[in-house]
Amino acid sequence: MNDFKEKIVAIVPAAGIGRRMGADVPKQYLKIAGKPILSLTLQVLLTHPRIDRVILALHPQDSYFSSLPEARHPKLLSVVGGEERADSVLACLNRVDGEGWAMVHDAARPCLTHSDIDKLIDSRGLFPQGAILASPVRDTMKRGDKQGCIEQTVCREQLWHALTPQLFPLVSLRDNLTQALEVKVNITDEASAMEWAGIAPGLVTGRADNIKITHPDDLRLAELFLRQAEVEN
Ligand SMILES: Nc1ccn([C@@H]2O[C@H](COP(=O)(O)OP(=O)(O)OP(=O)(O)O)[C@@H](O)[C@H]2O)c(=O)n1
Ligand SMILES: C[C@](O)(CO)[C@H](O)COP(=O)(O)O
Repeated sequence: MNDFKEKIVAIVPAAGIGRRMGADVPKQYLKIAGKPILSLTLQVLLTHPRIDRVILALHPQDSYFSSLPEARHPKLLSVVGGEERADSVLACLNRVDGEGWAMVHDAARPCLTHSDIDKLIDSRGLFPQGAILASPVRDTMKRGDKQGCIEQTVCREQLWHALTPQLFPLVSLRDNLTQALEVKVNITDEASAMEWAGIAPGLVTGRADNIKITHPDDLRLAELFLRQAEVEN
C-alpha cells in the first residue's frame, strides 16, 4: 500500500447516550465554551487538510445532529450507529469503498490537535500495520478487590492509556473488526480487534490533554484545555 497517496477517512463514533455523564442530553451535545462537543470534534477533523472524508455514526433516535452547522459539510456523511461503539465504527467502515486508511476518533474527545493527527499519520512509515495515539501511564497503578481494597500494584512499565484517533489500513480493520464481532470478542477500541487478529499496532505518544469526556468533571477539564489551546494558537 502506498500510504502517501491513499485516502484517509475519519470515522467518528457518536451514537452513544452518555450514561456515565448522567446529563439530560447525550454528552456529545453538551456545550463547552458555547459549542456542542460534537461540533468541536468534527471541526478538528473537517479542517485537517490530510483527511479526505468524515463518516459519523449517530444514534438511531438522534434528533440533535441535523441542527449542527457541520451537518451540511460536503466532506461529511452520517450513518446509523450500533449497539456498542465497535458496531458503530463498523457501520461507518461498511460505507467506505476501496482501499485507504481509517482514522477512528471518539466524538467525545474534542481536545484533539492537528499536530497529534499529523504525528499519527506520519507514523505510517514506521507502523504500516497501523498505530494508535496513546499516553504513558504516570501514576502507580493499583488493581482493586471486591471489598474496595488494593489487591495488587500493577507494574506501570510499558503501560499506556489508549487514546484516539486510531489509524489502520481500512480493509484490514473492517475485515478484522467484522470477524472479531462475529465471534463475540469484547472490542473496546480498534486496536483490540487488530490485536485479536495477531497484529501489533504501533504506539504513538499523544497529548495527555486529549481526554475522553466521560464523567461530569471532565467537562471543566476539557474547557480549560480548549481555552489554553485558543491562547496558544
Ligand atoms: N453504541 C455506541 C456507544 C458509544 N459510541 C461512541 O463511542 C465514543 C466513546 O464511547 P463512550 O465514551 O463510552 O460514550 P458513551 O457510550 O456515550 O458513554 P457511556 O458508556 O457513559 O454511555 C463516544 O463518542 C460515543 O458516542 C458509539 O458511537 N456507539
Ligand atoms: C476507544 C477508547 O476511547 C480508547 O481509550 C475507549 O476504549 C472507549 O471506551 P468507552 O467505554 O467506549 O468510552
